[in-house]
Amino acid sequence: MPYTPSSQDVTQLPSWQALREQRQTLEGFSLRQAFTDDPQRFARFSLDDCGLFLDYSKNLIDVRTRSLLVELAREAGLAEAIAALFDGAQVNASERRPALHTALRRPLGERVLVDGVDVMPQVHRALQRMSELVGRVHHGLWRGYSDKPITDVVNIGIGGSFLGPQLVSEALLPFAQRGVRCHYLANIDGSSFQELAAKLCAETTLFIVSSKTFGTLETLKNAQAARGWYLAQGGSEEELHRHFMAVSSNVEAACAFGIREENILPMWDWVGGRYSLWSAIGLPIAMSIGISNFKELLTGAYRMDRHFQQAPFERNMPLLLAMLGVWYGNFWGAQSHAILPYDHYLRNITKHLQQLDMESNGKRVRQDGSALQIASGPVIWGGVGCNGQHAYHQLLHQGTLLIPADFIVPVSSYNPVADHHQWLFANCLSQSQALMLGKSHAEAEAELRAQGLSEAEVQRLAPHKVVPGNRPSNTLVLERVSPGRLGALIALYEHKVFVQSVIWGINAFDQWGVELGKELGKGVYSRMVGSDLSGAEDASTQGLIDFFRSHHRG
Ligand SMILES: O=P(O)(O)OC[C@H]1O[C@H](O)[C@H](O)[C@@H](O)[C@@H]1O
Repeated sequence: MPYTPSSQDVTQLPSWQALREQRQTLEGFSLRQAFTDDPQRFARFSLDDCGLFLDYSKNLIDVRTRSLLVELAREAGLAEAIAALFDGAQVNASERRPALHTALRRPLGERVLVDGVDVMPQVHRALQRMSELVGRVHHGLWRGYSDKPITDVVNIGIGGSFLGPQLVSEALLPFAQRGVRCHYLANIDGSSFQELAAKLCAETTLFIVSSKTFGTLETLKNAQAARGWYLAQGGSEEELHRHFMAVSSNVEAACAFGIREENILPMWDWVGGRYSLWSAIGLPIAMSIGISNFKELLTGAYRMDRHFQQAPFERNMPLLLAMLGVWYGNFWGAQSHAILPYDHYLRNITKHLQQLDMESNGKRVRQDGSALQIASGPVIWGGVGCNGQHAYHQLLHQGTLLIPADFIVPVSSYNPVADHHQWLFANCLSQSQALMLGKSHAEAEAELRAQGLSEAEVQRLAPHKVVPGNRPSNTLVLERVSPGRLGALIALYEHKVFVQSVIWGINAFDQWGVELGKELGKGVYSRMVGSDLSGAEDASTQGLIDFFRSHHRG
């Protein structure tokens, strides 16, 4: 189904113009004051759905700003775009493809057509195959060449074939089934291969070569290294099928690598890599937590899909997060956005959201190829709290940049140790509180005077102690990280990214920028290893190649 993205200039929409004026009106806006003036502010700017509680009251907005942001989403054609996304229209216009990650979590019985064919039966067939495979491994029926059951599963994949599965399998470790350990091999760096191989036993290891295209250099090199290692450890070519399987949309290439067709699970070109953890690319997740928990993950995401489609815009979680991002990026000049999970198990969510957001919305032209005249996706960064507090939060509190942040925190811990979780939660809340309240010059002076310092010392130190405050954040609270809530959380961000792409008129589902480096890499490699002695296109790269050639030892 072809998709005609709106060709309108978003900056000419009445709501965009009104938001520009609103930005001027809010020049002296104070969050402290806003909470004093409106005792209902927390209730007004928070919502609870799909197992996630979102507090967005600590943002530089009032009710009118929210209305205008919602109006902007309406005027930009978001309702039509959401329908197009779910109906399988070609929202990825440059590649003429739909983006149907939502189909992967729909229950059997619903229909989703791609080129007139209902894809739901194939989606559920793949899920069934995953279920059988996982069952065989978990019950010790899948055995290695020496007839021992599999104990270790290694996912060989990179980008979307790594970050999502790694996030989920590690976030859901409390749900892990006993007996099978999951590992991830992504980088082409031989050190990551050797460090991992040292922990494995070839007889009981199953490798999943996970690559949508089956053409990714890092993955193919690691798969070759794994095969070489398996053979060197005593495995044979005949028994290779007991130790290597693949998930790919390129069955031919996977077979050519030596993987048996019955050991290849499908992927489809209508699922983007960074949206693929819900497909068979999620096999290592299912290997770790079992198929019923994997299905719970899908159900949680499906719940968020329904919320996104059905909730009124004013109470639509992905939409609100997205429009707040537009507000800061396009009207306040923010260039980055911090993701700060206060949970050990969610420690990898920043990396996954980094790919999801930056690869999707790191674009400079609109769907129709015309140059984008406004800022698009921000830099996504961050890391696990409290560690960040003792490292980079200083810049959030007192730096010159405006960096909106999302705090993500569960109410309960799977591993209570004394009062650690209470302190972890308190730290999370107090960070967003400090960002919002700050410390005024008068407060800094009063604090120093109370310490008995001389007036000269008070004046010397006060400017350094001032924390401007008024810095915005969202707080997402989960009761506990569970498969369902995690599914909803990840889907929330997927839809947030989509909403922003619609506002900016860009394609969230292609990634042409990644290709140039890959193409140039071939030339650089051949000049480094000697088969191509022509000079590189530039003196810097050639100089570095020469340095490599004269110093390389192994
Ligand atoms: O799954 P694969 O085809 O191996 O792709 C792995 C990754 O590499 C590419 O270069 C893209 O930038 C990513 O979007 C993709 O997830």
